[in-house]
Amino acid sequence: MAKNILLLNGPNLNLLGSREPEVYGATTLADVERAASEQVAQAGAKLTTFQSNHEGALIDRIQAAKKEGIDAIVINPGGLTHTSVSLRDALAAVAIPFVEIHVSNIHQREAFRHHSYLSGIAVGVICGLGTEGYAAAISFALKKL
Ligand SMILES: O=C1C[C@@](O)(C(=O)O)C[C@@H](O)[C@@H]1O
Repeated sequence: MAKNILLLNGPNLNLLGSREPEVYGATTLADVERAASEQVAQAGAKLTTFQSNHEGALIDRIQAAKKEGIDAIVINPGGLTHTSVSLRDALAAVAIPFVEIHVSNIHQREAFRHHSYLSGIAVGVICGLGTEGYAAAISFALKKL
């Protein structure tokens, strides 16, 4: 059966490309999702994408992923990275392996961005590679998860 990957983006990532371009660059979320779809299709796998500005919607999507037989999740949780016990609990509950990705290097930024509630249960974390980090995370998920 083809591998099933879910690409999740949290709050404000719908604004990629226009939001603080000096931090997040000029690539839009549509660009990211298009490139990811091509990358996954080339590997003969299936990609589902979802972005929400709402914590509960992301949690619902993660819970649904279990029933859909998603094999791996790539997630940029946005600001929920630094606040959301519930998002961590959802990922722990479904026990689907996931890669956490951040466009910016959160460790070079404000102290409140240095802690992630998710990293402790992620397979791995990519940050600071710009939107190219998505391709790296998906490549890993395709090969290893
Ligand atoms: O919304 C975001 C984006 C982010 O996850 C990133 O991709 O660099 C980093 C977070 O601190 C921030 O709140």
